Amino acid sequence: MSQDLLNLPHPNPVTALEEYGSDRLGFMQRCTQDYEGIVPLKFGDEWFCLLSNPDYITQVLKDRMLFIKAAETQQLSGILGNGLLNSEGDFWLRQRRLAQPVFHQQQINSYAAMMVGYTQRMLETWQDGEVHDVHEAMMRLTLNIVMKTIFDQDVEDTAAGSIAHTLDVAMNWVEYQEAKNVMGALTEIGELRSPSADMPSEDIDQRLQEAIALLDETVYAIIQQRRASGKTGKDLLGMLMQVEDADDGSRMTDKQLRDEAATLILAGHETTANALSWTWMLLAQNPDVREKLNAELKTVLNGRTPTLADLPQLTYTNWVIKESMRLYPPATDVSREATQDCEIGGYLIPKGTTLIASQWAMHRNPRYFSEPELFQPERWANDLEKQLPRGVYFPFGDGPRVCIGKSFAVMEAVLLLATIAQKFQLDLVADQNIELQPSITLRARHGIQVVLKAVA
Ligand code: HEM
Repeated sequence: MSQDLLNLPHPNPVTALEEYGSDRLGFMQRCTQDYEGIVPLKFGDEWFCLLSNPDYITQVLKDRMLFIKAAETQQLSGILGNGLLNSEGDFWLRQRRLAQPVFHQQQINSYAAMMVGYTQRMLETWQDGEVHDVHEAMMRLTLNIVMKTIFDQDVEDTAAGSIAHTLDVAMNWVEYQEAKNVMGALTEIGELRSPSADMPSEDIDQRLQEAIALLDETVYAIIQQRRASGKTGKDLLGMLMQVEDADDGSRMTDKQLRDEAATLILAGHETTANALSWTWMLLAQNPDVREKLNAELKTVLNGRTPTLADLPQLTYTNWVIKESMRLYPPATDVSREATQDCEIGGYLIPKGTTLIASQWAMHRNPRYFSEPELFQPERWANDLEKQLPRGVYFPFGDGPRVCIGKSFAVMEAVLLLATIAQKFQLDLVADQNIELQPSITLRARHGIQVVLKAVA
């Protein structure tokens, strides 16, 4: 017989709320280490469960029917609509199958030269001694790459500006919703604190609507242009436009095309840009790792721009990216909601319970990683990933809803890192405040300022 979740040890609800409100990532990490298995957390009237056992994480991520995307993900539907990240059931499956060919390894391989080409174009504008916000630079570069992949076109500055603005507002909006929820829950239990000074203002809803309108304008303009041209094209947009419904032969509406495109634009560049931005920070903070990386690049490439064929030799470069995503996973957690009463680890999980798997906490768990706070790419030698229990390292999620862009992103990150590091060393501007902004993804709130040093 299954046991009651509430028999499990769990943190005091008031202190838990306070800690969660002030340091969400640290709180998840402490809970994961202090309580093994399932950690019931009460926020207001609702129970959440943080999963700290890798088997339970795998069980939940594998079963897309029993565990659907939780409200946390669904709140993105205002921005992303019913695109691949948010949709469910048979509709999701159909859309996933449609988009899959664009992400097949063979297809992805054909993007390698394009990725390096855009990077070289960026590097032509960089000069020794300049100060850049590397987060902003990586965002623009990965946006160029994803737009070329989806729409086979270069992004104009205005469109890039609109997309960046929408993302900034969306990040703040999600943070605001979280803060509001925590405050609401504290009020309910008579523990109201005054709102934090840096909490975004109330007009954030209005700003979000305006930002969504700007994104719509950009994406619909591209769809209209394509329809007007009478051409379909071999890019993702073209493929989606040609698909006919098996039952009634209808084509995808502009709204559905918009939702899929907006999802891929946003999910497909912000995450990789964050992975690279944190990598530059870590390399600057760990000169010994940077030296080893440069040594590999010299041996394998000797100043040449990397190609697809070089990827198998760029082992250390690959470990650098893996290790960077361990410490700073671009998605810090994934959550699901139980659609029925069920059992995990002998405990009854009531229908409607939200289950959270935190990459941030599992990736820093000393049970699985020695000296987990250190940046040590060589820990990935001897195929560590295969030796770890499934559910410990999952920057791209797992199961049927695993990131569709996983191979694309890894190839992109390795190629961009290898191309840039051969031309410039990026040193951190001293005394800057690099603050984590855990929102939809894990960003550096004020960017990361670096000084460029041309490699002789
Ligand atoms: C380092 C880069 C990336 C990271 C860390 C990342 C992470 C993730 C994670 C954790 C999920 C699963 C979310 C969940 O289970 O709730 C996901 C899903 C998704 N990602 Fe990525 N992602 C990255 C790059 C990309 C790229 C390059 C694309 C597309 C070009 C992309 C498109 C998507 C889409 C469409 C989904 C939803 C898939 C589905 O539910 O069928 N991602 N990503």
